[in-house]
Amino acid sequence: MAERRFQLYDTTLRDGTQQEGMVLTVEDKLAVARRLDAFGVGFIEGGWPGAVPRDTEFFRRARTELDLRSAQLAAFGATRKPGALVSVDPQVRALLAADTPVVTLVAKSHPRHVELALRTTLAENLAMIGSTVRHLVHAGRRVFVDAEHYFDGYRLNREYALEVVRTAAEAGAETVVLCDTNGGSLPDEVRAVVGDTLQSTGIALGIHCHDDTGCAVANTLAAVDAGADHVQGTAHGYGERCGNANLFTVTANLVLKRGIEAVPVERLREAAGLGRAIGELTGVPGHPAAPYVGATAFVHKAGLHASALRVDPDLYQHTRPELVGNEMRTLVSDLGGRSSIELKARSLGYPVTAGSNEVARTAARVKELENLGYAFESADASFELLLREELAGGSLARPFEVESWRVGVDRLPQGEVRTEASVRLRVDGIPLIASGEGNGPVNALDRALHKALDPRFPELAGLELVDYQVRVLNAEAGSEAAARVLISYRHGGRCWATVGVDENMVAASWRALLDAVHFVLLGREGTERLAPVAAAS
Ligand SMILES: CC(=O)SCCNC(=O)CCNC(=O)[C@H](O)C(C)(C)COP(=O)(O)OP(=O)(O)OC[C@H]1O[C@@H](n2cnc3c(N)ncnc32)[C@H](O)[C@@H]1OP(=O)(O)O
Ligand SMILES: CC(=O)C(=O)O
Repeated sequence: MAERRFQLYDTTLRDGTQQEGMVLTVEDKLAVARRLDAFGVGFIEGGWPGAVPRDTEFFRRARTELDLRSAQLAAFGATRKPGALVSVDPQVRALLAADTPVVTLVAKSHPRHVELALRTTLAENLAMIGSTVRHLVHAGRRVFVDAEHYFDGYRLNREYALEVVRTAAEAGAETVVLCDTNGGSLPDEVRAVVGDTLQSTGIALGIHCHDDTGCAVANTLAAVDAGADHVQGTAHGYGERCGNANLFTVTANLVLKRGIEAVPVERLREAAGLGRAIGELTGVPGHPAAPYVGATAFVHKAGLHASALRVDPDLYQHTRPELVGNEMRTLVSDLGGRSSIELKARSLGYPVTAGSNEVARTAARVKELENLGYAFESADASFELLLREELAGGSLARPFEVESWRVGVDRLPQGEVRTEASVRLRVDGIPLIASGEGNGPVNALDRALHKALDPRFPELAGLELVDYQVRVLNAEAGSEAAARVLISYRHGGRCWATVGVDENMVAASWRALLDAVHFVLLGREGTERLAPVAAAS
């Protein structure tokens, strides 16, 4: 007999949609299915036809609109009703009408569920499983059986749980998937139960874990270690209550840690991109710190980490980010030292070394400024200006000088509030004076600044402010508290941010606005002008 291939089964479109806030259109579901197929999953569970009209429609459209390359589509549903004929059970008929190669049946394996939820006998439950599986197999379907509440049922009545597995397999189910439906099991229990079930029945087993103890991934791996060769999960761990086993984490662990080709190794390099794409399609992004695919999964902030990573990235990383399509980044902050500055500067294209005076001075200034409330980890443009200032010996030539600025907010007699700002700048000794109105002080200042500068510096025209955030730093000081302002911009296809801190919120905003225009005006051309950059020491 040919050796069975490992089965990676995705249930994002069924169990994933049982998560609060997850509402997918048929269009969304089709798009997610295409992405999962391209990633290389073996099975995609599309939903419950007959129960959910949207899922019935999904399977109808899938027939003509999904051209799956590696995955087979699975329709999910329940065993027939107690005491009913399987051939006329409307729900079973809907499963067949979905016309998928695979049908996955949820079946009770816990005696209390049989008696209290199904309100039938243990014997009739076995008959429901047997007849439904046989009916579907006879109709040419590959059948998987999800044995619901298997681990809790096994603890209560091991013999009955094993009987459910045998009944399903004898009727023709290809795999019996042991479900930790309430998600309350721990890895040692899962390993023991899967091991015993496999040894006692010899039947091909799968695993479906929920994350209510935070152990869904660990439980899944424990089941695989015990012999399960079919694994279910969802993108980003979406799912009912605390969610399911995270398919990305499980897959990366299987491929990279266990050497199991759950997906081809080269497809794993698309995992981070797939995670982002599915987050956008569903409107529910994955956790930034999610293993392997999270935006911060390979981001380093601590100075000691950066110092070791400079020598060898493996010293503070368990695997190489490129294997899962992610990337390493270093953050600059007061938790870092010279090595963090070197790594960040190099990533920005400045060939500096941690041993140089310029880097040491930059590191010291970052600590000093962060102690005043600055935060450079998100304000990459302000950091770059600071770095360049130090590389230029502490006095970076700026394209213009600021003489003064003012903002006035007037409440007019009719009740309207008018905000006006004016700026006095100087370029090559020539004064530039402009004023602007806005819907608030920052907007008015921004307009005045651009009115003064844009005619002289056309490159500022494409500078787009996309986000403005203000954070009160010492809230206990009440209205006298200092403020940190972070402004995000888009310019020339790049996104970056600047930061300003001051006891006056408008002055903090002005600093951030000013950094932005300087960053654009000093541009990369400026980098060359400022050469030579600190030589390697
Ligand atoms: C563990 C899991 O996550 S399994 C997946 C669960 N997913 C869903 O429930 C989403 C889709 N569900 C639905 O759309 C609806 O609940 C339906 C269409 C299935 C049923 O709707 P209704 O007929 O209105 O029944 P309701 O939701 O109130 O109750 C569920 C019924 O299914 C029965 N049932 C529960 N588990 C099973 C099972 N494994 N096999 C067969 N019937 C079951 C219950 O006994 C109850 O039957 P009853 O109406 O005779 O009392
Ligand atoms: C089948 C399923 O989703 C569960 O038992 O959790």
